[in-house]
Formats: sequence, C-alpha cells, structure tokens
Amino acid sequence: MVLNPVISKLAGKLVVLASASPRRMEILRNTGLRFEVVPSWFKETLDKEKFKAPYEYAVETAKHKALEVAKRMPLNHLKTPDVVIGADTIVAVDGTILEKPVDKNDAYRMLSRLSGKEHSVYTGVVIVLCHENENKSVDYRLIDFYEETKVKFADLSESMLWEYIDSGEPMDKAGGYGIQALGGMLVERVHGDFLNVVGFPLNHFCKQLDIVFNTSGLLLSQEILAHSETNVSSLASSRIQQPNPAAMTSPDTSAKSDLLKASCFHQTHGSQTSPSASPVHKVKKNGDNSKEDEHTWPLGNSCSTNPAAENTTAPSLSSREQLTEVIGTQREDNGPQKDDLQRIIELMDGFKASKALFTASRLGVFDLLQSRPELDAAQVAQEIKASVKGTQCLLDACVSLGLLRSRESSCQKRVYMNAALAQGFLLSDAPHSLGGYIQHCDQTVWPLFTHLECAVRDGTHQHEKAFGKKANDLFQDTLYNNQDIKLRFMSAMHSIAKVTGRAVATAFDLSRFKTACDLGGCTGALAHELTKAHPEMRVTVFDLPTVVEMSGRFSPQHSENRVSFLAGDFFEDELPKADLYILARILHDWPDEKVHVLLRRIADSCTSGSAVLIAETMLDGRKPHAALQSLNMLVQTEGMERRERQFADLLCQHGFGDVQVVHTGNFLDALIAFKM
Ligand SMILES: Cc1cn([C@H]2C[C@H](O)[C@@H](COP(=O)(O)OP(=O)(O)OP(=O)(O)O)O2)c(=O)[nH]c1=O
Repeated sequence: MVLNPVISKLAGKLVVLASASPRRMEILRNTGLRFEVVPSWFKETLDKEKFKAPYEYAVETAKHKALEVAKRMPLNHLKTPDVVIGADTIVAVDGTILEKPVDKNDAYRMLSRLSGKEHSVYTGVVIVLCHENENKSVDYRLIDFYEETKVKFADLSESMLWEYIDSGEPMDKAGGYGIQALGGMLVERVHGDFLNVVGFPLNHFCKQLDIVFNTSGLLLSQEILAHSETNVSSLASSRIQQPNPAAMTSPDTSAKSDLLKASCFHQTHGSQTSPSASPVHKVKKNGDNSKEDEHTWPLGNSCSTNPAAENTTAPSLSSREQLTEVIGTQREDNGPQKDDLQRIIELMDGFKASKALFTASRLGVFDLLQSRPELDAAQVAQEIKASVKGTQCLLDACVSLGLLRSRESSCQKRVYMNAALAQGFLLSDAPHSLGGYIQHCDQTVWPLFTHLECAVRDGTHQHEKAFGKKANDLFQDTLYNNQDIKLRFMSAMHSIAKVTGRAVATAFDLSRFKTACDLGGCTGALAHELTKAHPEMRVTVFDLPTVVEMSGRFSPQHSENRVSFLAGDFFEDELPKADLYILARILHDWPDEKVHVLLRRIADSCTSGSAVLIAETMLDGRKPHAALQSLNMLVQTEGMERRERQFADLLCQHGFGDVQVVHTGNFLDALIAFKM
C-alpha cells in the first residue's frame, strides 16, 4: 500500500501499457492501476552488438516499443495518451543476450546454457510522458530505468529439459523459461526483484513514478524533473534517457488531440475497481454547458481539464536534476503534412481493417491458431479451405493490426500465432469473446452501413435497402424474424453484455435495491453480473416472448437462481414491480417520443426511492466510438446515442433526478437517476 498513493496519482490520466505480455498486464492490473493495453508493433531486431551492456539493449528496445505506441495512438486510436509504458525483458548469460526462443531447439540451446549457472535477467522500462504543446504537436518526454535480478539454475537433466520444453511454456518467454510457472522448478536461487524476472519491476516502477511526480504531485507539468543518479541501487539503475535522435525517427507529433485535457473517464483494462474508486459525477440539467467536462472526484482532487491552460508553474530545477530532451517536430509550412495525410489514410483504411477482422473471425483463424499455434500460411489456408495467397494477405493484415503475431521458424517459414488481443476477445470460447458481436457487425451492420448516405439523407434505418424487406416493427421484422438471425443478434448482445456487464453492475453502490427489472435484458448476461455483484439482489429479465424462449441457451452453468425471465413487451404490457429498473443499450434504439412512453411507464411502476439504471455509449464530443455508434443506430434503428444531459432532461420530465454518471472506460457508460 505504501506505493499505492503513487499509482493513484495516475488516476484520470490515459495510461497505456505498450505490451502484449499477459504477465505485465497482470502485474500492473493487480496494483489497481487503470490502463489501456496497446501492444507495440516494434520489431525487436536492434543490433545487439551495438550495445556495450545487455541492459542498454533492453532499455533501448523498451523505448522503441513505447514510442511506437505513443506515436501511433493519435493516428489509429484518435487519442493521445498521457503516459505510455514500454518494457523489455532479456536474459543474459556469459555476455550473451537470450530473448524468446524461435523454436524448441532454440529453447533447448538456451536452457542448456543456463543449466547449473547463475545468469542475469534485465528488464528495461521506459515511461513516455506525452504532452500536447501550444502548436498542437505532442512532446514526448522519456524516463527510463532498468532492473537486474540474478537467477541461479539447478543442474538440468536432458529429460527434465525436454519435458519442460514440451510443455510449451518456454516459447513466449525470454531465456525460454517462466520463473512464475513450471520454470520455477529449474531455479535454485533468486537475488533481486522477482517480478522483474516475470517481466515488470513493479517496485522500481513505482519509485520512478514517485520521482516523476516529486512532492508537488504534478505529472505533465511544463518541466518534467529528471531523476538524479543518487538512487542507483546495487542491482538497478535509473537514469534519464537522453533520446538519441539518430537511434529513432522523430515521432509524428502533429497528431491533433484534445485528450490531453485529462478527460474524466477511465480507459479501464482488467478488473473493475469498487464503486468508491470509480469517478462518479453529477449531471447538471440543460443550459449549463460551461462545466460539462468538470467532475469532482471522490478523492477530492479535481482532474485537470487542460494542462496547457492550467496556471501550473513548473517546480524549479535543482542543479542535480536534468531535463529530458523534448522530442517534437516543427510543422512544415508547405505541402500536405505527412502526419495529416497519414491520418486520412488511416481513416480510409478503417473499413478494410474492420473487414479483415470480421473475415478472419468468420473463417475461424483465431480459434485455429489457438488450438494449433505456429502454423504457416499454407497450413492455415488448408484448414480454413481458402487460397494460400488470400490467407497470406489476411494473416499479414491481422499481424499489422496487432491481432496476430508472427516470426520466422527454424526452417525459415513465417509462422503465426494469436496475439493477446485475439486470445482475450476473439476466441469463440473466451469468457469475454466478442465473436457474436463481430458476426452481427459483419452480417447485419456492414450491409446496413453500405447505405449510410441514404440513412443520412432520409434520417431512417436502411433495413429494406440492405435486406430487401420492409421493417415496420424494428425487432419483430428484422432481428427476430428468423431463428438464425435472432440467435446471431442475441449472441451479439450477449457478448457485449459479458464484456461490459461487470463494469455496469459495479459502477454504483446498488446495495439498497433488492429487486431489479432488466427491461430488454435479452440473454440475462447483465442480470447475472448484477446478482454476482449484489448478493441481496434478485433480477427479472423482461423481454419479448421470442427472446425469452431462447435465453436458456445463454445461461451460465453455475448460476444462482436469483435471475428469472418474464416474457412481455415493455411498450405494451404491465411492467414487473422492482426497486431498480435497468435499461442497458435500450433507449438508443428509440426516438425521444418512444423513450418518453417507456420512461413514463417506468415512472408509473416506481415508488419513491426507486431508480433507473441506464447503460449506454454516451456522446461526449470526443470519443469516436460513441459518435460512430450513433451512426450505427441511425442505419439500424429509429434511435440514436445521446449525451448525459439529454438523458438528464428526458428523465427529469418523468420525476427522476439526482442523475449520476460513471464512465466505465469500456463500451458503455453507466447512469443512475432516482424517483424523486
Ligand atoms: C525470464 C522470464 C521472462 N518472462 C516473460 C516476460 C515477457 O513477457 C517475456 C519477455 O519478452 P518481451 O519481449 O520483454 O515481452 P513480450 O514479447 O512478452 O511482450 P511485449 O514485447 O509486447 O512487451 O518473457 C516470464 O514470463 N517469466 C520469466 O521468468
């Protein structure tokens, strides 16, 4: 806990881990830090001969990983992070650097060299602080350090070696072993930070953060204080990395982003923290637009809205402290800006990236490579019954998108395996699989979006143009009009609810509510998360008969029976009585006049103190996902996405007030309003 205050100073900042390492994610996630994961595309091919010490190689590699993500995000993700963390772990024995083995023989070679000896594990870490300056370019300030841990292996027999290698564990780990898993059996002694061996020297990282914040607790102040050499420990060193311009291309810094105004919602990776730690803010009713981005944090410290506009005075520099070199580029005066052109190309390529993901998912590429990693394009093509040429293009596109990883095998063939993103979200049987939603996007949303221009001109959905049939009743005539389409849609809604359910269920303290009714709750995925998070709560899922009859297919094996289903139409039938009514991704299907009908019916069913919990992607003028989701509703439904204030205005007309919102950091934001 002693270091927790340091981590909490990153609250409200967009922190990005530029790593696909599940171990690094786990180590950081366990600190309660909220961060996004954006694996780096940097190929770890620096010439080792050019470095006088192994740790220099690790630090330089970590720097390139972090900077690549820091530069790419404004273009690909349309947002500039505040902090990007890169890391690289290597094993060094007898002056030789060992990274991840390319195949089993390579693993054997590495482990044989380590057998019976002491070696060093170095993890280089680079923290990139991104700061948008007055001319809209982004300054990058780097702080780097490395940690060394000494590890002594036991004498390893041939049989032990091969048994370990055949476990598969060595293949994605430096030095060909994982000390935190089976590889622990090989280790006699560790001297230094254990987590450093696993891939991230957490203690040193927190100490470094403390230095960066120094006493005034400022991050991204005008002058980032550098760390003096005084805290060099026996096995670790911290130093300011004076970026070597020759060693790297100057980052594209013209990316436009106002996200350095520390927006008050979190990009959450991993475990949802308790409601008390989530930033809850009250929504003012219409007319008071000036404070839209100001939120008060439960911890009492307000999040800055724009560092550049703050009257932050940089702490004075002591003689022993150095400034890191600012890396920035001056904008040229003539011709199309390279970065702007790149931005437009990225946008034009967007649909190709989506379709590549949809196609790979539909062809079963991710499931195949999970069961059989390290296949080459020809082998994948044979399995998915596709051309080698087409498969090669698709696989390489997925690698470029960070969905797959590839490397040269020992017989000089390029082999492919799933990246962490694919393992987390794209496998059919993954707990948070988005496969259903991807199929819905590919089969339903994609054809509708080809008629976006008509949707914009007409202001109506495009089911008839896309599928050749009139859709009078949005759901009955389109999404539910045959079993396959209905099952696909329910699977899509189920996958979204699985990914977002816990964040929505824990966004507020709902312990006062004993009964809830999830209107349009579809498969009950959110309902189950609510009962998990609130042991006293019973939830009734109220949805159309055609949906309720299929919901059993999605019920979790081991679920308490505090979730029940009731068939009905929430526009027509009497609503079940409940303390809390839930509308998750429901209101965005309907125009205001229909929303008023539904809210009036809910208000009539409520008693004082009852509440309504809304989960939607809320428009905030910044998040591209929300604005694009609103287009999605335009082509698909009669509805739209709305701003917080629009919800507050709709709700107050039906006697609901004290509106609070939590930006959960994933697809959905949560809003609660109480019956006054
Ligand atoms: C020595 C050792 C390494 N490792 C892992 C940590 C790292 O994930 C990996 C070293 O390879 P890295 O290149 O540092 O990291 P990575 O490839 O996994 O992820 P990324 O490059 O995207 O950041 O080896 C263990 O898990 N246990 C160990 O005992």
